[in-house]
Amino acid sequence: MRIGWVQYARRLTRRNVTVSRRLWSTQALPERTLSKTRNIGIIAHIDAGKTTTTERMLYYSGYTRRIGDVDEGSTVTDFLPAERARGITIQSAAITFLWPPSNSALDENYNQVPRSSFTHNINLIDTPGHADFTFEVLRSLRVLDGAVCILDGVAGVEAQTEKVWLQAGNYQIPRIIYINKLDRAGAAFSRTTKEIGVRLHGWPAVCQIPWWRDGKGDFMGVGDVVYLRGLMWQGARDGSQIQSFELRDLEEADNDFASEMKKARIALVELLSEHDDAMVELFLEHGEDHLAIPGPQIIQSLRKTVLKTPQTVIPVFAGASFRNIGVQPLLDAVIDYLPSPLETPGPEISLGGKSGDLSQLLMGNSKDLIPAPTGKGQKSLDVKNLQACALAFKVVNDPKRGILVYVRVYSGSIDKGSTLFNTNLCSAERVPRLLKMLANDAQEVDSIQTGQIGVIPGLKLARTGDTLIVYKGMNAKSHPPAPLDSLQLRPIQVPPPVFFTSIEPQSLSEQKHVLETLAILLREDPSLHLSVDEESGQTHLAGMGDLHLEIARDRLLNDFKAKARIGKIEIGYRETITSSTSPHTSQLERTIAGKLAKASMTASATPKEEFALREAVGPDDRFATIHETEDGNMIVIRHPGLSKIHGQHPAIPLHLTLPQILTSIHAGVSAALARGPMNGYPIASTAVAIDLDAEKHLFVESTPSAISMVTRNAVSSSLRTACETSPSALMEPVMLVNIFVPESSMGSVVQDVSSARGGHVLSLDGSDSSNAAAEDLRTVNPAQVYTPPDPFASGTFDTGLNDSQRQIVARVPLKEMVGYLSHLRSLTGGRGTFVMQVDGFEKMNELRQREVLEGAREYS
Ligand SMILES: Nc1nc2c(ncn2[C@@H]2O[C@H](COP(=O)(O)OP(=O)(O)OP(=O)(O)O)[C@@H](O)[C@H]2O)c(=O)[nH]1
Repeated sequence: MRIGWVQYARRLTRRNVTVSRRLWSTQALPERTLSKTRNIGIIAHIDAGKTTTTERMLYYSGYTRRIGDVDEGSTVTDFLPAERARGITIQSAAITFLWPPSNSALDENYNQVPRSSFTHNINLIDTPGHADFTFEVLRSLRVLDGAVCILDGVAGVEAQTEKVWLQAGNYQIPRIIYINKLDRAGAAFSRTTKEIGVRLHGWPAVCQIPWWRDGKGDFMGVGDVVYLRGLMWQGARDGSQIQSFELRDLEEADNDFASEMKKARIALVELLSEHDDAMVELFLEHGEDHLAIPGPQIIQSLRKTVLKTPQTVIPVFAGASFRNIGVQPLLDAVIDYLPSPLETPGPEISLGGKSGDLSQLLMGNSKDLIPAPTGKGQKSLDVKNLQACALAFKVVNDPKRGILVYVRVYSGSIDKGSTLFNTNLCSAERVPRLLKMLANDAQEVDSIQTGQIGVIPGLKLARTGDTLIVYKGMNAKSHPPAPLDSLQLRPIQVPPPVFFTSIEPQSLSEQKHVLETLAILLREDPSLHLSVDEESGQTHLAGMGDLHLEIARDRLLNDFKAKARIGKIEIGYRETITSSTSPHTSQLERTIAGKLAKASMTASATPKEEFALREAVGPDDRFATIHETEDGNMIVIRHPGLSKIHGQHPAIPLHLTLPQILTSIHAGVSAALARGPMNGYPIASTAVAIDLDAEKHLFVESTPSAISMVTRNAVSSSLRTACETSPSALMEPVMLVNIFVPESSMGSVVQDVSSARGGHVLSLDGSDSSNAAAEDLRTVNPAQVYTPPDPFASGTFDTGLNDSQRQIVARVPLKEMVGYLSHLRSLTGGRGTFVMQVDGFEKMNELRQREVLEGAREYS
């Protein structure tokens, strides 16, 4: 067969392609272990079948004896009662298992299928699909080296999948796709594959085709396009028996299926040859016969293309996990196509407000990140003393084992007994024990090495998202030198919470338990926020969505059995100042717990849009510390004469350090910003400047809590003064909404969004030319994507979006989006879906402000 690119191929000079072969015997042990490690995640839209697939993975790898069922609530990964009751995944759980298992654990027939003969360590993180838990997904994505994206073969590519796919792409995570639920009526492998091309912006490489009984009966197996075999699940109901058929046998038994597999192989080789020159050479070497190229070489080429950044080729697999079809080859694909920690780029870090990457720092190329010492007697920093660097990506309260902190180690090794410095909390704690989670069982280990995921039980402080480092010679009381003490791994921006509820213990005796429980919830999930309204004495819990808070409420009342009254879930409005203040100094001199506490602080406040950061900070940024909060506030602490970078300063009382003082000031400012002076809503879009003069403001009686109290008073006074000069304004959360609707309902949905809901339509079908990110995405012509025919599918694939689906992007106030899904469903005959995220807060006009305030009064 002559194909377009052959001519081009012939022109290529034949190179001696040397396959880099690693000599296992000479390799360092950790590297050998690392090359056989996969840190992967499963991502998808809600209900696509992530948990069902994970349960099968655990079963086939021999870690569970029976298959857990989401519908019966007996799964391993959804272990929270709230998850089991709702049948959805809320917390991501990380589990480790080995694949392939020892030969005896696999069916004899399936064992004939070639695969990696080395057992790999798979650390699998199951992520939730609901939009309210986007931060669970984001946090999990940070520690993944690769991901399996599961699609529902009936629903195709759904809105949430698109969102998470894009986020994974931003983190440069290679991905493969598994089209699940092919046993369901209406399943359409072909349509879904074309949607992958159009909506996920990559070329689908069909590695398996579905195998239907007699071409259009039950879904019974898959055609393995790489090794040219038919795999049929039969016999045992648990899917452990797989019959493997060679192509020549298939030609006799099911010739139509055999011919389709050959077409699929031709398409796969052609696709690879467009992205990998080595495949062109292989094709020529094998007499221009697509079928003659050996499977391992196809895998090698496909792996190479999958690991390229940006990823343009997406391997696609087929199955029906619930029917126990397709999971074992998917696990083989995880090993074949997804990278080991050795093959992924070093993680992004931020250090003293600058960004770079960890390997750059560790290799000593850190001039951009660490300024050279300037003062006398100051030593340059030795990064070799940084013995380990890890990310706490998940904190879980395990009913049996207590608080477990899941960590991914990025460099060095965390050993039992070592002291960890938490750079987010500026505090140290000892590692009492270390565990490796094997399915839902734990195994004690002495260390967790680079590239591995493990668990630290018994930590008192670490929260989800914190960076933990081990610095040579450090103990629980000492501090690593600046700026290493500020090192942050893959920092993520958590958007502001937009819903809140009030929580009140039922009695005074319950208060301690309620507060302890809330503290655990906050350690587990930092996208929950807690604040205490000083005036009403009420505790407010704020979160990303109503489901987010509902789940927190369930956990508090049902899992932790806390006795508390919980208010209704409300929208979190904000208030902002409209005029600036001149610096105001507050003083504190009070006996606290029998001891004199004394401190002063100077603060001023300015509307953010009028604030000039450069002028405020001055020419030398070592003498200022800047924080931007998720509510769009800016906190600038000026500390002239006190450099952040090196050593202790004579003007600072000996019992304090500059980092401690800055942390206390920050806590004081945050407390003041949590409650605006006019209506009690948190402050947004405001710049607060603090002037710290160590000689005037600090005394031997200045404790961290005194510093934070006096800062809070100074900021609150400034905010009050600003509101007395000109009244503050209310702000409401505005969402960026992506709505997918059938063509026929487009008009009514646009009309509803823009008039009834006061929204602003930004684009239709991604036509917004101002969106640079969208322009970057490749466009794939679905007509050029190979897919096998869909025996049951109705309709045609024309616009590239499922059944003439159209996309509307709009900005809409959150208040108008409450309960939107059921309204959208009624406008679209049940076919519309949407995803949304906070786009910011906007000042409201007077009429809207009045409505909100009246609504709030009715409630209170
Ligand atoms: N027919 C069929 N149903 C399936 C298949 N896989 C999963 N399901 C069903 O789909 C529903 C959702 O499955 P889950 O595994 O909970 O999906 P999930 O993606 O983990 O869902 P979240 O945790 O809520 O994000 C359950 O009722 C499953 O039994 C499949 O292959 N075929």
